[in-house]
Parts: sequence; structure tokens; C-alpha cells
Amino acid sequence: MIIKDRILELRKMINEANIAYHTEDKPLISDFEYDMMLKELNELEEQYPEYDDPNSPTKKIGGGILDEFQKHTHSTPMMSLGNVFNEEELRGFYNKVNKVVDNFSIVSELKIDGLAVSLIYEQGKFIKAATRGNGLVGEDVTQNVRTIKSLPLTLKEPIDIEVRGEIYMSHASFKKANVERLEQGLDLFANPRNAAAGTIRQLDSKVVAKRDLSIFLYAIVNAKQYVQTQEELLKYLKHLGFPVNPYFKVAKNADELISYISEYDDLRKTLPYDTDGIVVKVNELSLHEMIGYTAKSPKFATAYKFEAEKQETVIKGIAFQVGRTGVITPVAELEPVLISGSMVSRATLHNEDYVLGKDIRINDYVLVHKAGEIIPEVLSVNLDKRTNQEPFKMIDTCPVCGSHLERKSGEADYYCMNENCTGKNVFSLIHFASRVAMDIESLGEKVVLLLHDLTYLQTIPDIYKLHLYKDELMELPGFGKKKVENLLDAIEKSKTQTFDRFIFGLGIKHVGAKVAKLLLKHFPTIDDLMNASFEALIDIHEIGEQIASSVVQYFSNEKNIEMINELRSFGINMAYQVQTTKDHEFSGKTFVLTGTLESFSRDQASSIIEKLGGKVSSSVSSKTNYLLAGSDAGSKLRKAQDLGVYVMSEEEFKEKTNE
Ligand SMILES: NC(=O)c1ccc[n+]([C@@H]2O[C@H](COP(=O)([O-])OP(=O)(O)OC[C@H]3O[C@@H](n4cnc5c(N)ncnc54)[C@H](O)[C@@H]3O)[C@@H](O)[C@H]2O)c1
Ligand SMILES: [Zn+2]
Repeated sequence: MIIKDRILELRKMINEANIAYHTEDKPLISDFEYDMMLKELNELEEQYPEYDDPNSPTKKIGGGILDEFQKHTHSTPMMSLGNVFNEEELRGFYNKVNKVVDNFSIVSELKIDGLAVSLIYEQGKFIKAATRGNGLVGEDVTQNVRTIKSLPLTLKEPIDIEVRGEIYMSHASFKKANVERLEQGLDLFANPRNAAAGTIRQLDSKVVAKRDLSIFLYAIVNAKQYVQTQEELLKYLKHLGFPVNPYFKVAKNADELISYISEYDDLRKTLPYDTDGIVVKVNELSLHEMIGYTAKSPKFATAYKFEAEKQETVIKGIAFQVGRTGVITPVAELEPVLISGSMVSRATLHNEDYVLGKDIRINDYVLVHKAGEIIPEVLSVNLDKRTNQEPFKMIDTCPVCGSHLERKSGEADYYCMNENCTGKNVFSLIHFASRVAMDIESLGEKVVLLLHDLTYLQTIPDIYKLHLYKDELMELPGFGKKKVENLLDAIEKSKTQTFDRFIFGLGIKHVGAKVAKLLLKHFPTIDDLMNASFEALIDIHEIGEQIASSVVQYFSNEKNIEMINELRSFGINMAYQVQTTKDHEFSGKTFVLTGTLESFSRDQASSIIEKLGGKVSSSVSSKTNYLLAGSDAGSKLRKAQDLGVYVMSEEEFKEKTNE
């Protein structure tokens, strides 16, 4: 490609990324990819000044302005910062400054990953807040900023002052906001920065207040009126009552500055909010004007960017997940690898275009990072390690129901259009786990929806594979170690659930809880049931043609058999046992019956109790363990209540006896 075309291409891609990131708060590429493109463009423009353009993104601040907000013209521009990416480049920055001035020190501060705002105070009272926007003009977000709890609305001194800082969202608030978005069926925020920026540009201040934003201040407009150095400035802000990040350090020279980097990198991993680097600034304010500015940023300060953690691993396979809308997402199954403190064994591949664009193949060595806080993503392929991998091919039928997939025009995604696709139908999963079926505590509707949206759950067998993703689950919004352990325990426990609940949980048409039990009395194992003929089924007194044909149809579907065999391999109980004596809680207990039972005669109820090892007696005494009470119970009920005998309803009796 000729240089000029590359320059134009980079400008176009960067401009597009800027709009997605700054105006729509929805990044398309990683910050690292963005930074590398901008760096390449900067270098090309320096080398080939003949292609210079005052509108190049290297000379402009990337932010947009939403029409919904009043515009605010900044008293002095809000600038960006240059970037350096390693020690050598940081030394380069230091040396450049040193060519213009000497006898200076450097303040280093954490670079808080949020969005910049300018705040105006008059007579010590908060008056106005504005976003950076395009650097010259920003959005008036006063009402929203007012909701930030840690921001003082009145300062310790009644002065006129304009200060600048970073609004950010803590990890805890970020997770909370994303849980809410999931519940509302909205797209997740990609990371806390986008969540903070999206929130501050919300039209409804009440929503902003709920999101719990935070702020650190780090600059004063016309600071020399108040202080001499950046260090004094930070202390003065604190004195006025502003939140100031406590981790700043002053270095006398480049070596000292560089010695701080690894300390900061260790520190930041322990903080409850995101930082993406260190900002270094010449400490002496009187030197700033001498050192000067570029079109976009000061030359007396720069940002040292930490490298986001990336790890290399192998793609063992590519699975396809069906979303609630029917959208098909390819997911890379990885050789597990530790990234930013947790094991990652799967990563999203987004869609066909993404995979083909990066030419990602099974058995490739790839670089993986965590996009935002949540979803691991494959960044690139290590082509040096490629042997003879087959190119990726998108599937054309639904991995769950087998229907033909459609790619809508103008979209990168394929969809399963089958309305009855169980992959789309999260409700079949919700039903399976629910109290009335397998009764997997902790796997309620909300959790199923979340895990389905995040592609961990697709089909029933996926429930029993969740333990493979324990580490990843603990990182999810709204989850923690305890919650995940409870969930996995409950899933494990459900393997011994009674077989009739399992059959009911499968959601076979017309097979409710009662019918499931009835079927199993005649066909007590999964093999018996799978092999039951239509004739044998309708031979059962209460089973009609509708149920019989539905059962036969269900078990003649290859996909269902595969699924059941997979579940069987996980050790799920697939045999029906009428519980007998010793192990049943009725064993050795004395019952008295009273009132009218709806579903049984007294004789039937008595024989059930006896079969389970209990005794039935005719009068209530202190030796009675249970009074089974139907409707219109009379004196026996009163006596039982007086004696404190447990009164069991017919409902509970049915549940406990599985009848
Ligand atoms: N992923 C994408 O598509 C995409 C697109 C555009 C921009 N970006 C990201 O945004 C960056 C560009 O944005 P930018 O122009 O705001 O530059 P920047 O974020 O790299 O640096 C400038 C900003 O740093 C912030 N900051 C945080 N702590 C600070 C401190 N202690 N002192 C001073 N400033 C501090 C301020 O908001 C300031 O405006 C890129 O480097 C990239 O990482 C990503
Ligand atoms: Zn389907």
C-alpha cells in the first residue's frame, strides 16, 4: 500500500473508533489497538509532512457533543495527553523536556480511566459542570454531576475557582449497573469507563444518582494564582474538600520516575477502580508555558500506558451459541490460561466477519485479553506457530435445532429463524432448573437469563458443565465466590433428584408432573421409557393418544437422545424408585388421619404410609408424629394442635410421598 493510502485509511479507522468510543460510549476495538493505530499515524505524519491535514485525528480531541445537552465553551481548552508505552519512550519524554528546561521535578499520578470534566465554583459554591467534548466546547452536565456523592457542593473556602478531574465508576458499581442492564434486556457496558461516560450523558439525573459515580480532581485552571507546583496543587484541592487520589509521587529525575512504574502496576491491580496508566507532569507550574503545547496536548505532561494483560493460548475448538434472539455467536474454547488474575477457558469471537478478518482457526495460538471487565476476547493469531490449520467456516445450520441459518442483509450476524428452537428458548432451561422440576436452588430465572446471554448456558447439559468455568463465573456481574459455590453445589446435588422431576423437567409436550410419575410407574428407567411403543403407552389407563404420541415423538428425535445420553454420562439419576421403608422420613413414624382427603381414600393413604414404613393409628396422643388432615377436620385436629403434633396437609403428604 502506498503511504498516502495508509495514512488516509488510519485516519478513517481512527475517526470511526472515536465516534463509537466518545460519542456512543460503545468501543469497537480495544484501547490497545486504537493506541497503536494512532501511534502509527503520528509517526507517518511526522515522516511525511506533505500529507499533513489539520483535521487529522492526531490534532483533534476525539469527543463528540450530544445535541440533548446545552453546550459549554471552556474558559481554557481541555486537552488530551500524549502517550508513551515503555520505559524507553518515557525516558524520551523526559529528555525532550530536559532540552527546554532544567532543574525540574516530575509528579506521577495514577491515570484514572473515566471521563474528564471541568467544574466551576463561585464563592465556593458548585455552579456548573461540563464534559471535555471536542476540547473547546463540551456538554453542560451540571445536574448529573451534582448527584456524585463525594463531590463537595460547597468548598472549605468561598473562592471562585475552576477545577478539572476524572469521573469514574468503581468496579462494584459497574457490576451492579450491568446486572440491571441485563435484567432490562439492554446491551452491557463494555467497561467501567464506558459505563461512567454513558451515565454522565444520561438525560435522567435520577438514573445517574442510582449509578453511584465517583470523582478525583487533579487540575486547576490558572493554577498559578493559587499554587506553585502540581504537588501543592493536589494538596490544595484536598484542602478545599475535593476527593484527590492519594497515590502520587514526586521524582527528581528519570531513573527515579522509572523505578515507580512497577510499584504503580502492582498497586493498581489492588484498587477498586480502573486505571490505564500513569500521568507524569512537570511539577513546577512556572515551567509549563516555556515547554508549551502541541495542537492536542501539553508537552510538559504525558501518559505512560500500562500494557493490558494479554496471554497466548491455543484454540481447542470453536463452539456456536444461540442467543435469545436467535443470533449465532462463535465462541473459542481455549486451553485454560491465567489472565488478570483469573483462569480463562473461552473467549468470544463475535461473528463470522471477526473470525475471518483475523483469520482465526482451530488449533491456532492466539492472544487473548479481557475486553472490559467481563468478556474474554481473542485479539490476534500468532502466525509463526501455525501449522496446517483448516480455515474457519461459518456453520449454516443451527447447532441446537438444525434449522437453516439466515444472515440478514447489512448485518454481520447469522440467526436461527426457527420459532421453536430450544436454543433460543431459555424458558426450557428455566423450567428444567425450577422448583417444580429439578429444583436447583440458586439457578433461578435471573441467573439462567444471565448465563444464557453470556453464552455459558445453551442447553440442559450445559448446566452440568458450568463447573468447568468456575473461575470465570466468579468474575461475572453480581457473582462472587460464595454465590458460585452455592450454585455449583446445588447443580451437583440435583443429580440425585427423583427421576420423575427430571422427566417433567425435559419439557416434553403434555407431560406434566403427574403424567411423568405415572409414566415412570410403568417404565421406571430411562431405557424403558425411550423404548416404550405407542401401543404400550396407551395401554396405561390414564394415558391418551396425545400424550403417547408426544412421548414417542420426543424420544425419536436424535438430538434429544444425544442430550439424554450426555446427561446420563454426568451421573444424573435416571431410574424411578418408589421410596421404600428405611430411607424414607415416614419410616417408624405414627400417623393419624382425619377429615376428607381429595386424592386418596383413607385406605389408600394408610397403605402408602405403611409401604414407607410408617404406622397408622386411630386416635391422637402424645406418641402421634403426624396428623394428616383433609378438609373439615374436627376434634382430632384440635387435639393435635393442643398436643403440638405436626399437622400435615394433603399437599405436603403428596409431595413427600411422590404420589
Ligand atoms: N477503543 C477505542 O475505540 C478508543 C477510541 C478512542 C479513544 N480510546 C482511548 O481513549 C484514549 C484517548 O482519549 P483521550 O484523548 O481522552 O486521551 P487519554 O485518555 O489517553 O488521556 C487524557 C485524559 O486522561 C485523563 N486523566 C486521568 N487521570 C488523569 C490525571 N491524573 N491527570 C490528568 N489527566 C488524567 C483525563 O480525562 C484526560 O482527558 C486512547 O488512548 C484510547 O486508549 C479508545
Ligand atoms: Zn435453532
